[in-house]
Amino acid sequence: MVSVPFLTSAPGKVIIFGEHSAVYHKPAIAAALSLRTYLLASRDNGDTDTLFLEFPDIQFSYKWATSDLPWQLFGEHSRKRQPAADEELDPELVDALSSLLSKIDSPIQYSAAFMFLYLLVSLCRENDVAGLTFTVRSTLPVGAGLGSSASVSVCFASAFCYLGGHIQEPTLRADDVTVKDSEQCLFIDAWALMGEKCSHGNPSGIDNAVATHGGAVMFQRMESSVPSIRTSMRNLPPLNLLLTNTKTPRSTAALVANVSKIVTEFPKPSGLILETMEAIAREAYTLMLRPFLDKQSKNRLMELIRLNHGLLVSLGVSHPNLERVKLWSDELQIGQTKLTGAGGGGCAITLIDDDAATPEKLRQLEEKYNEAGFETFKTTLGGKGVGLLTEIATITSEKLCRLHNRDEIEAAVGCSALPQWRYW
Ligand SMILES: Nc1ncnc2c1ncn2[C@@H]1O[C@H](COP(=O)(O)OP(=O)(O)O)[C@@H](O)[C@H]1O
Ligand SMILES: C[C@@](O)(CCOP(=O)(O)O)CC(=O)O
Ligand SMILES: [Mg+2]
Repeated sequence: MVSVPFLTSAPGKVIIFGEHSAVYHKPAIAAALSLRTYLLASRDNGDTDTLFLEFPDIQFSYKWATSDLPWQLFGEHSRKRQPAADEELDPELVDALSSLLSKIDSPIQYSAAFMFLYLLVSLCRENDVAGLTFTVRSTLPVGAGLGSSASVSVCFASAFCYLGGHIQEPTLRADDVTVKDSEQCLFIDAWALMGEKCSHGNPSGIDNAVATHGGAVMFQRMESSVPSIRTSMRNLPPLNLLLTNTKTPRSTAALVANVSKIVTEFPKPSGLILETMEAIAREAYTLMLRPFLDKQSKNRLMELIRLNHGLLVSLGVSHPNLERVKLWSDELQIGQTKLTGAGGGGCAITLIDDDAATPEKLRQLEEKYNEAGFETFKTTLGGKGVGLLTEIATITSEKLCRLHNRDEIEAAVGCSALPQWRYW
């Protein structure tokens, strides 16, 4: 029996090249962010017949009687196996969960609770989780293109794999170097993909892969049940990336569905757009294999950013606010900008041209963004993947819920603040 409390954590990501085309089996490049989600499993309520959810970032608390969950649907066997990449959500389980979710009106809260229940019932037995409280806090913006859904899914999948006895405690510390994926990471990643399927119907798998394994990758989804190709990019050249959140809300599910409509209705032109995106990601990969970029390579990479954004615009996934981010950085000539993630709002990245971007220009840009209500982030790329923190008797759900901002979350439980975190 696993002892509680414990925390799991997984990073968000930034897609540098290839969002949307990744869904259509094209290669994409993404890196883990230092912004992360934390999930606390604790026994903070005396009631052993109830399951409690505390998701204050999305203003959601909920509880279910543990015995109301459809535990009877799965035998021991089906609960232990690793799902294939193309496995559909189990229709019986989806159906059984719908009545437990019927009172939740907000789509944001619904998809988080659906993902939670789907993974919990798939991976745990009633006795593993009766009476537990699950509290989520994140330093990532929710629904802004930085993979918050996948980081939450990886936190759930890892916690439930651990509680259900499918994986052991990890041993790696932050500074330990790994050369090969652990079986446990592959198992978590496969289940986190099922969680992403609860969040939006047709995920490529790139977000959960980065949230599980960390680092930076070239990722390509394969056809049918063939596992995706994930090539890690260990020595990313130093990239001066500015991350800007327009704070315009949007949903990945809706944007992915809109692109699917275009791909179905205009197969020829959209096919050519996706092929061009592939060519861009492949050339970017070759350039980014070098540990340092000379001026010419850097300029080429910036041009590829510009081209990739134009193609995303043509697929209809930009937004006037994302265009404002781009327009203002173009006017000041400080680098090249593209949307990142599903688009339709959320975040853009600007690859800064270090020669052109004087401190004064950067200050002017930040001022414009602030006036528009946009938020800029400083974050590092290529951090650790999924982790576990045990022996945390002083961290309670109530304390975690009371933390006000990113800095407080990081100081209280953060992977960067606490060397005791271990990684699968
Ligand atoms: N901190 C959080 N707490 C609870 N649920 C979250 C949190 N962050 C993200 N989610 C879930 O993920 C969804 C956002 O996913 P998505 O639209 O794919 O955007 P992104 O992954 O780019 O942030 C939310 O609607 C919510 O269901
Ligand atoms: C649009 C897409 O390429 C990335 C979506 O990322 P996000 O949920 O917007 O962070 C979809 C996917 O690859 O699953
Ligand atoms: Mg997402």
